Amino acid sequence: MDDILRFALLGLGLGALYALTAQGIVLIYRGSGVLNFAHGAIGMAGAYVQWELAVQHGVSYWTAVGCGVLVAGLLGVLTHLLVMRPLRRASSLARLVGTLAVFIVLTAAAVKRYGDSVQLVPGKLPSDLLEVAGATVSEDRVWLLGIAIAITVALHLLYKHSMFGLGTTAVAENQSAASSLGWSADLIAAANWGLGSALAGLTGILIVPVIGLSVNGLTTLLLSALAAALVGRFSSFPVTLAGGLVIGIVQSELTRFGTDITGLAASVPFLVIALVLVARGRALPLRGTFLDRLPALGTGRVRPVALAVTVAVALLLVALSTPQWADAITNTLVLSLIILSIVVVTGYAGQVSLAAYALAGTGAFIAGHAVADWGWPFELALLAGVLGTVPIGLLFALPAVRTRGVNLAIITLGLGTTLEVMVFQNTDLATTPGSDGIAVGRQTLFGIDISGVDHPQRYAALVLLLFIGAALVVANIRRSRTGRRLIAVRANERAAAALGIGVRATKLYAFGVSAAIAALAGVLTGFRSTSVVFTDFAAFDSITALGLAVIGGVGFLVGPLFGATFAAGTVGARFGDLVVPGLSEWMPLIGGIILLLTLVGNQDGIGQGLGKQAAAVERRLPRRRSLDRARSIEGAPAPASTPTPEAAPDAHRAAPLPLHVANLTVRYGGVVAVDDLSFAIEPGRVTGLIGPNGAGKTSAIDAVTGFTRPASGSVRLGDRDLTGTAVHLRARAGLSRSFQSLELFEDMTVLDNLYAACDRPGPWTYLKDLIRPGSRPLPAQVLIAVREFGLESSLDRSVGDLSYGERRLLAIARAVATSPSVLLLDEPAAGLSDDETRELARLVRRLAEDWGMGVLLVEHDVDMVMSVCDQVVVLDFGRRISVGTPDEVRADPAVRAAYLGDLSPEEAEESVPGAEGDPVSA
Ligand SMILES: Nc1ncnc2c1ncn2[C@@H]1O[C@H](COP(=O)(O)OP(=O)(O)OP(=O)(O)O)[C@@H](O)[C@H]1O
Repeated sequence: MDDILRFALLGLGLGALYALTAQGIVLIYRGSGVLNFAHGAIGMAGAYVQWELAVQHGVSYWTAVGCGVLVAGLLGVLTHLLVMRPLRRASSLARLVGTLAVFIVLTAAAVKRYGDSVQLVPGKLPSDLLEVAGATVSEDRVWLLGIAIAITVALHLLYKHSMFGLGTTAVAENQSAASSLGWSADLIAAANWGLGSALAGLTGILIVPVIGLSVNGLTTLLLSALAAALVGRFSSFPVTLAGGLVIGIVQSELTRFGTDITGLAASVPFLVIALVLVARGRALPLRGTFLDRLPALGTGRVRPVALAVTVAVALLLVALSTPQWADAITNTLVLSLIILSIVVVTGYAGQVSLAAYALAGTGAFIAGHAVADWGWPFELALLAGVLGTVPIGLLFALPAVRTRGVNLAIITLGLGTTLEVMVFQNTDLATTPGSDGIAVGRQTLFGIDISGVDHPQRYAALVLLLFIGAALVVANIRRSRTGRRLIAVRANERAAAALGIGVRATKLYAFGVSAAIAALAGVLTGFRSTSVVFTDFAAFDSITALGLAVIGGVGFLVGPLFGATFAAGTVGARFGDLVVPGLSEWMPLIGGIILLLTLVGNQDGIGQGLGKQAAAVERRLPRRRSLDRARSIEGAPAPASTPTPEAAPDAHRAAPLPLHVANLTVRYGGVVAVDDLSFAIEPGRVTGLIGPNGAGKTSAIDAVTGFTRPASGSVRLGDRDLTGTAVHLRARAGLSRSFQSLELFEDMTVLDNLYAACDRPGPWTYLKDLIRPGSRPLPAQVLIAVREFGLESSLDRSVGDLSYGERRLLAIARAVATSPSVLLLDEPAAGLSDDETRELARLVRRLAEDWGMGVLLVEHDVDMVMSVCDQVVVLDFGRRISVGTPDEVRADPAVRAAYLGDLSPEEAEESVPGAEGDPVSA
């Protein structure tokens, strides 16, 4: 019992450190909306400044503290002004990498100046031992706790009652409204950055006497602090304090009572992060989620002759290289492989993962044990390492199913760190007797000695060939149907799901492939020497790898090679040394600065510049028309069996399935958006769903298509009960929808938007696409839709280049391309001219009459609805107040009262036939 109390008290001291760090992170997040990954590094910088002035230059303690805090605050303001402000309209990846870049620059500069050893720093806080309730704690922990509480109270009061605090809250809630009231969002953000970073500096100075002064000590505190800040939802200072304290106590108790499991206590923050984020996450983003500008993507096209020449020249250079150059080539290529794994998961699938090194280490771990414990040959061990890491990659992907963006970055970094502290740093698991790692000896490949120690050139050649192989696989993915799905999910998860794409499976696939590539890099790193050493796989190195990926261009196949050149020990560093002796030591810092310049100058990285040049060359070559391409397999002649609209006039007919919606109720908290709604949609008929703004029309579509979980009610399509079925499965069953806000895949071409809708790859396609990316011709019904909607000449255009009307048509054509039985159109005519609306009305009728679809039309243009629909359902406050033919509905006084507003409510009340829900569908 005494022990429990003693360790709880110790934990309070530890928790106070986390809370102090976390408050600065919350402060900056509240003031600028940025999650500052550089927070620990800024604190570290402040602590070093204080230490250098006080210890090395004899400046008085308090003056040195003042300078440390000031420098940290200044670094915060500069980060805002020079990095984050220019990035405010950039992709969320660029904004995330912005603070990661500051982290890289500060840590690289600190290592250069102070080395990476730990300094013991005497503190000013009294450190006598205190007896509290029978337990002994050091007095400085109690002081730290007091300071954490005092700062929390001060921040709470400052943000609740001062003008500055109110301004910050106003800007956070609505920037433009706050600006119109005279609050400068920019000034407020800068002030918060300054204040939060100054707090980071003060925290650093207070903490280093406890944990020692080192470059990495404070930065690793970051994850624990992030966990605390997450508990406080990045907004509440008191809850953040409580979160920090609880994490500290749990960690401390586990150190005492869970000592059998290495790293368990250290993993607590990461487990908290995972739990909190996954519990709060959503499988699909909410309606109206801000759609980001996304990093540019390469085409994945490979030019075989150029590739063959490059490989031949590279092999020749490897053969002629000295051992040092061969090592540099190996370093570059292994790092390129790590970055290539990021291209798949972050570039293509849009999932910001910081797990590359954890997965690389896993590959090395499995292969190492396969050789050391089971005596497997290198070839098999390599395969086992690569394939064995895939399930671990899938585990890392599980949080991605419910989280995204920055949250996913935190969670993957946390899981990676957990793996590092629990497995890689566990001497029982990650070392063999007499070695500092897993002793694997010298390797042969099919009888050839490829030991990296004896034959660095041969090893480099092997790594080169494997890199080329992996890059070709990634190129295949990019050009395949699977690649299109990844990019669709990256662009818009909601739209992808609505087209029948399994968002979860797609993300898992990206993580799986990425894990395999990272594992390949890990095995090749580990087996270079005679023992696999796990210091090569520090989880935080994944941050640098993501930064390098961005420098090269995270969506481009050549990006990894360019990005890797800017790291220490690579070919780039050796060249640097030739030009300026000693330059390689500055490489991490130079890499960080180049990353910052890349972010501010060209966020799409070096790869994009090359891609543009290649595209310019290609433009001078003769082009083929897109429709021809769509009808043939990647340029091969169209097969004779390719159906044409003329040859198979019925190819486009929908499977005639009626939709029955019964007693549907949708609630958002206390708001009843849809109230006991029933209706039916018959094949070949158009049903209108109308009602005033906020009547619940979109909520009804959301509930029918699975985007919103209804409180009650059922949805049946033909014989199938779809109530509770996932969005993409409803789409595959024949239920397709368009969105009020269109939700097109903005960075894809028109053709690829259509392909994303009509591709129905089977489970083997995922594997086949790795080797042979086949592209099927557009199905006949999609070709007919292309003509029907007048999109033939736009197939090759990017969605961003279409006119407003064309975008609206594409949104419907894309929904039609899924070959639905029932099509639900959410305000398709919004913003169209009269002519365009008439044309659209004609199209909607044809979809019902010629294509045999059942159509639900939600529209504010009452004339259009009345002219097009066979049946109209009228909603008001979520309730069905009328149903019937357009004429019946038009004559219904209840409708006129509620919707057209030309009857008094009393008159209307008397004349509401069947308002109490007589299901039309019965
Ligand atoms: N995610 C949500 N959380 C809380 N309330 C919501 C949410 N989505 C919609 N609502 C509320 O539900 C009600 C119905 O909204 P809905 O958007 O379905 O109506 P609508 O008829 O489609 O409106 P409009 O014609 O303006 O598009 C409104 O009161 C709206 O404010």
